[in-house]
Amino acid sequence: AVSCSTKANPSLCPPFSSFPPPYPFSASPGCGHPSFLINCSSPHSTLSVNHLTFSLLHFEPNSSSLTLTLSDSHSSPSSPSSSRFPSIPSRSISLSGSPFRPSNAFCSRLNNLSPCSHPNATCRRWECDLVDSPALLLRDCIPARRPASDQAQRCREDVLEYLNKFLEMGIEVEWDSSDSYFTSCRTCRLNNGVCGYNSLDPKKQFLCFHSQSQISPSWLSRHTHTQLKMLGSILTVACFLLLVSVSVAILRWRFITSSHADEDPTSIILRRHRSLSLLPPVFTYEELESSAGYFNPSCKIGDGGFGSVYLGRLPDGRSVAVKRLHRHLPTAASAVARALSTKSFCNEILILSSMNHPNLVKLHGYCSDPRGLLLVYDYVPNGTLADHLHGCLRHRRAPLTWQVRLDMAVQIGLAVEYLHHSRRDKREFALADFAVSRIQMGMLHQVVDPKIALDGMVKEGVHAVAELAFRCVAADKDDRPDSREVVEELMRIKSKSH
Ligand SMILES: Nc1ncnc2c1ncn2[C@@H]1O[C@H](COP(=O)(O)OP(=O)(O)OP(=O)(O)O)[C@@H](O)[C@H]1O
Repeated sequence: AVSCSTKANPSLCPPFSSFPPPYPFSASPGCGHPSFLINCSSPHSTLSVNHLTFSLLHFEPNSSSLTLTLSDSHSSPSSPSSSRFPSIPSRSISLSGSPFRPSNAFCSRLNNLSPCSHPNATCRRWECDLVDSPALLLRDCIPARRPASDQAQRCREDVLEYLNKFLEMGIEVEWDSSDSYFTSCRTCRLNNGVCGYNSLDPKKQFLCFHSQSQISPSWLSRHTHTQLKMLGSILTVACFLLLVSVSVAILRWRFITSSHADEDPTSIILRRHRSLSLLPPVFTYEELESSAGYFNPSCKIGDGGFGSVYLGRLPDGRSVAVKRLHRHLPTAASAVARALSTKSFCNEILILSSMNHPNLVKLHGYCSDPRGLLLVYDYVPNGTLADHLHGCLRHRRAPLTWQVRLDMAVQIGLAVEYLHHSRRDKREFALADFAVSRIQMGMLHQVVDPKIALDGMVKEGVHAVAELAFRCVAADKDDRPDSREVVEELMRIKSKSH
């Protein structure tokens, strides 16, 4: 498994005073820097560089230099050249490919070493080369030329012996702390990680391990760093989606509220009480305006409490009565009147569109427009009841007989009875208040024509009708007959008067 366990070897590692040794050194594969893996032993721990084993003689904490010497347990490439000079290796030492470099001080001392005379013929080739050029000992030292005078003054007869002692004292090396392990480790340690590498990987890839001894988040490791990135991406996307949803919701709400604000109040009230499919057809203002002669006074057929009625002709040829409700000027005081007008308008649409009775005028449709509220009824020809009873029509035709009048009363009674009993919602409904208001105002003659020959059965019948009418306007509601009783009474009066 790829890991860095520092608890396996509790022994001391000279020259380090504590265990585990400080980064970049490590005594366990997978921990620290791969080039600084040491083998803890006494009196000196060892370190391998390019298959050469060195003993660690000295380490200055908080520095990047180390003193190494070739180990006693030499492997073949570093075996001593002769028993006289045991510290001198059998070939040049190379530190290339590792972070180590001989210190400048060490190299200059080596470069300053020069023989006083050429080696004699008895020396071996490698030794002769070393005597000629001691800097060959370390391939990483750049040879420097020295002035001839200097050479004469500081020359040495015993170069090999000097070199042997020199190596015994140790090679001062420095390391370059700018390679990728050091840079990655700085980030890792900042995040409380433990620097290491994949010891199973030939490339020895850098790894940042979570510290077991410290309570620090595991997401600081490289592996979990990826997870963190993913988590961050997911959170970003989630936040983005949330933002989009909230914006859409706000925009929708604004759209709904603004469209409601713009919506015609009539449509709002009507829709609240009845589904659109059950409402009568909607006409355009232009359609009704042109069919009612642009509301020219010559087309007017009557005036009521709420508006004027005009005779109109629809494109399909039907004659209709178009009631145009009074307009209210846009002042603060008229706002209430406008609201009441809209309410009455809607009330009429809702009630009449649910009615179907031969004695009730049929509502064909309506139009709610800022220019006017319009109601479209069946046109009822032949004038009004008032015209027949009191108006011009009575002069042109023979006076209405008592039978006809009773017939009318019964039909009106049937219509009112239908209005009362067919309505399921029992909302307040204005009675056919024409007769009632006239009786209340003491204008009985408008209901009972004084010119009617009140003789015999007719007189009896008139009295019965008048009595019935007074009962209808009684102050106490319990004294008033209901519409069904009225119809029954009228039927009874009618049957008696034959
Ligand atoms: N469908 C219709 N066919 C023919 N004439 C009508 C029709 N509806 C109304 N009129 C005429 O218009 C006049 C006014 O009618 P309108 O319904 O506006 O008022 P009203 O019923 O007389 O009183 P109120 O305003 O209190 O209801 C009527 O008296 C009638 O002459």
